[in-house]
Order: sequence, then structure tokens, then C-alpha cells
Amino acid sequence: MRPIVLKIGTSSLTQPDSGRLALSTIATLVEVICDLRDRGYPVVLVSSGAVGVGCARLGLTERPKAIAQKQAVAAVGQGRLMRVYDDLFSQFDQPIAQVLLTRGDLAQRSRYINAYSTFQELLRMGAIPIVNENDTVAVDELKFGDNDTLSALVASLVEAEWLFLLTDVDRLYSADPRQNPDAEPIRLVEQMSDLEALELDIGGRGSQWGTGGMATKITAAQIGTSAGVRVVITDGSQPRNLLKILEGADIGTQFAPQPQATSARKRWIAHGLIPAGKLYLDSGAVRAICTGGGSLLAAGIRDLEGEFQPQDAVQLCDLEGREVARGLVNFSHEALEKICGKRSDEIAAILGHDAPETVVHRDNLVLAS
Ligand SMILES: Nc1ncnc2c1ncn2[C@@H]1O[C@H](COP(=O)(O)OP(=O)(O)O)[C@@H](O)[C@H]1O
Ligand SMILES: N[C@@H](CCC(=O)OP(=O)(O)O)C(=O)O
Repeated sequence: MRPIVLKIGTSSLTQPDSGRLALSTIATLVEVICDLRDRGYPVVLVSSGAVGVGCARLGLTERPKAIAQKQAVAAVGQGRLMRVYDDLFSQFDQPIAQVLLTRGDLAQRSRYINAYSTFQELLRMGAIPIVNENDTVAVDELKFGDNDTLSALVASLVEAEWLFLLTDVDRLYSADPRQNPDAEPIRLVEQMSDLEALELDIGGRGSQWGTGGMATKITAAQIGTSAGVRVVITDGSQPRNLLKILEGADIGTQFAPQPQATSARKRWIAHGLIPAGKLYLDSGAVRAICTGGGSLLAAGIRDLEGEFQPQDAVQLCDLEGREVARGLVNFSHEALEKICGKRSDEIAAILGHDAPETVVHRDNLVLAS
């Protein structure tokens, strides 16, 4: 069976007023995870809460803003959080494993494959990996920034069947239901592009302790569904609903997986890598790669930004700056500055040596979903 990934946010793990752990919710979640294991599902839990639990432990009443303080608080909270999980899972003789990741761990192909092998091995051993961002050492450039995105990348990495995003609202609405009582519930999203027509208001940062709010859950749904994962946003205070959803109940907001899931390597190019630059393409080049299935040639590039080397990831944008694709570039930014807008047969003479015919080959290019 393909794995199930569950992500639980700080807002569901802690009590809103005191910031203390919501122990009964966590205990029910643990029971549900053990039930899923009994049904044969490998399970990965992505758990937030290090900063929230650390704050409660240290008597802080607000999430710290200074980076060093947040990192220190996360170091206090992460250990406590794991201890609580281990105590509860031990009641079911269920081994768990702590996996702390930074973006850099997935950005390099060899480290990505290494992370893949470790997850496979943990799941084969019957352990439940409990994943969080390695907040204590993550620096800004190498951060996922929020666990919604991290959970979708993990779901893609382990080729999960389901990703459940457990939060403090029962589903996605047309607007933040806390601000707007007339907000309409959204039950099923067949295709991510359907969301544009709904003109959602997904508010700001989320609850006091949460990071990212609904916006990062939509990003997670985008990453997950493009990897063939069914993504569900649902109420974290009702973990038993997960079992009902698996049996077909209409609970939460479900995002249908894309039928043509992209290959593991292309998923890594699209979401694992950290882009080092941007190439701005004219409309002919956008058409060639988006509808013609072609590679990107120097002739279609109008401008570029950033400093990159061959095989780095770059974003391919139209002239309005909208990202249309991502790919591995065959030239450094210095070489590309000399040849952008030029025909392929002029390139060798301009650079003074043989050069690849394409700037981004179609095998190394992934369209934005
Ligand atoms: N359109 C929307 N539909 C549902 N919730 C929304 C919407 N826009 C903003 N929100 C807010 O997002 C919050 C959940 O995000 P967040 O606090 O980051 O949770 P978590 O800690 O679970 O990641 C909800 O409490 C809700 O107020
Ligand atoms: N890594 C951080 C959580 C980051 C995050 O995305 O939080 P949340 O929005 O509560 O899921 C922590 O453990 O506190």
C-alpha cells in the first residue's frame, strides 16, 4: 500500500488560550495512526509545534520574532514534543523516528535520494517517521518556511496516496470563516486551476501560532496533487474523521490527484530544487515549451536575473514575470547574457567553443501547474 502522510499544525496541537499541549487530540491522533498501521498503511507524521511547545515550556506568551530566539525555542520544544509522541506511541508498542529536514536536504539530488532511502527503510522497519523542519539550524535561504509545504514535499518523496493537512478549521472556505460568516465551504477541487475562478480570499498568516495560514495549504495541495497525491484539508481536533474520509465520507476539502503524475526526477526539479535565477521568455518561447512540448532555445530569451552555473535550477517566466516552467539550465548566467536572443547556430562562435543546442532541454523542464 502507498503511504499516508499526516501534517498537524501548531493550532491543533496546542490549546489556543494557554499554549499548552492539546493532549487528548494528540492521543486520539496516535490511536488513529496505529489504526491506519493495522490496516496496512505505512504512515508518516509531519508535526509542527516545536516553537509553540518551546514557548509554553519557557513561559513565553508570544511567538518570538528574532531568528536566534525562535531557533533556541524550537530546540527546547522539539525534544518535549518527541517525548510526548514516544510516550503515547509506546502504549501501542509502536516505534517512532525523528526526522528533521532543511530545504538543502532535498535540493541536492544525492541528498534527496538519500532522504528517500531513509524514509523507505524506516517504513520497511514499521517505524513512524515524525518529521519537522530542523528549525534550530535552518537559515533563511535553506528553509521550507512552513510545514504545509514540507509535508507536500515529503508526500511526493515517499509517493504517498494521501496527504491530510490537519488544522483548526474544518475545511477550506471561499474566505476566512473567522472573519466572514458568509464564507462558502469548498468540498472538492478536481483541478487546481478551478480555484482561480473561485477567487478565494485566503487571508494572511493564519492563527497566532500557525505559520502560513491557508495560503501554504493551497501550495501544498498544488505540489501534492501534481505528484499524484490526494490532499485533504480537515479538522485537526477530530482525528477519527481520517478513517471516515478513507471510507469515502465527504468531510473536509479534498483535492483530487492529477491523473498524469510527473516522474520522480521532474518532481524534484519542480519542487525540491531551489531556483538560482529567472529567465524571461518571449511569447513564442512560452508557446513552444508550454503547448509544443519543446526545449528552450536562446533565441526566445529576452532577459535574465540571478547568478547560476550549468545544471542549476532556474524559473522560466513570461514577460509579465509569471512563472510558466522550471528547469535545469545548460549555461552559466555569464554565458547566457552573451547569447540570449541569438540563434542556435551563432552560439559557438559567440562563446568561442562548442555549446549545447538548448538552454533548457525538455527532459529537464517541468511546466508550472
Ligand atoms: N479561505 C479560508 N478558509 C479557511 N481558513 C482560512 C481561510 N483563510 C484564512 N484561513 C485561516 O487559516 C487558519 C489555519 O492556518 P494556520 O493557523 O497556519 O494553521 P496550522 O497551524 O494548522 O498550519 C485558520 O485558522 C483560518 O482562520
Ligand atoms: N517548524 C515549526 C512549525 C512551522 C509551521 O508550519 O507551523 P504550522 O503552521 O503550525 O504548521 C515548529 O515546529 O514550530
